[in-house]
Amino acid sequence: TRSTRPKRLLRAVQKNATRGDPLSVISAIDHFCRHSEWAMNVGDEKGSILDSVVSELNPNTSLELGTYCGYSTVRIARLLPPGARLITLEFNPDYAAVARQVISWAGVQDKVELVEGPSGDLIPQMKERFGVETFDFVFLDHWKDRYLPDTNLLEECGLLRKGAVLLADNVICPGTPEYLAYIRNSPRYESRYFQSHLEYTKVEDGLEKSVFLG
Ligand SMILES: C[S@@+](CC[C@H](N)C(=O)[O-])C[C@H]1O[C@@H](n2cnc3c(N)ncnc32)[C@H](O)[C@@H]1O
Ligand SMILES: O=C(c1ccccc1)c1ccc(O)c(O)c1[N+](=O)[O-]
Ligand SMILES: [Mg+2]
Repeated sequence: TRSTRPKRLLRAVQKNATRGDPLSVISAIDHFCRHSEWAMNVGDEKGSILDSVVSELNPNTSLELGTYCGYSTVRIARLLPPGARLITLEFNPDYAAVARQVISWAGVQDKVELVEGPSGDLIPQMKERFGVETFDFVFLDHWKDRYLPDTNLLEECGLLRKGAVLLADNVICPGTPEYLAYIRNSPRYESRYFQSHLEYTKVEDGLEKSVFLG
């Protein structure tokens, strides 16, 4: 029953956010991370860039790599049209347990499927086990050395439709040099960098948005 940062974050949500109100969950987490304990959520500044990409795309089937406490899961799910769904992958069971409660507190659980396990094993199972044809949107925010191998895996498994959008967090800090080099030099993608800051800090960071051309 040792207290951990994710458990303290969850307690802050249960104390300060209103059940069924995703925006109150998002602001309770941002307040906690700004005033109590920094945590590796995408945050409010990069979060609003994420919001605009999702809102413009209106994705029917989305994939999130790296759930943690469910902050970006709630940010994405709250914007999805009825019937749309978000599959989010998390291999740390303690983080997944907290995320499930955050996602339920926000009331977006019906749009979200949280799957526990490593992305490298789960991506090849997306079609048969999860009934996915292709993804319209992928948010990459797991360990940074997995961005490129998992992107190649998505390509090889035929999981990206023409026009699918990949949005990658932390391309500056902590940085994803191999992924950036690949995606910016590939003729199969059209990429754009959105400059921002590392969540809750003044350090430069940003998101790379890449459209799969098929
Ligand atoms: C930065 S946190 C995710 C933050 C979350 N997207 C947000 O903005 O609220 C990264 C998470 O990815 C998970 N992770 C890292 N590599 C993974 C992998 N290969 N498969 C599944 N989960 C992974 C870690 O356990 C951690 O919870
Ligand atoms: O890698 C870290 C990290 C490294 C060192 C200490 C704390 C976090 C990190 C920092 C900001 C992020 O937005 C993020 O997604 C991550 N991450 O773990 O995936
Ligand atoms: Mg991140």
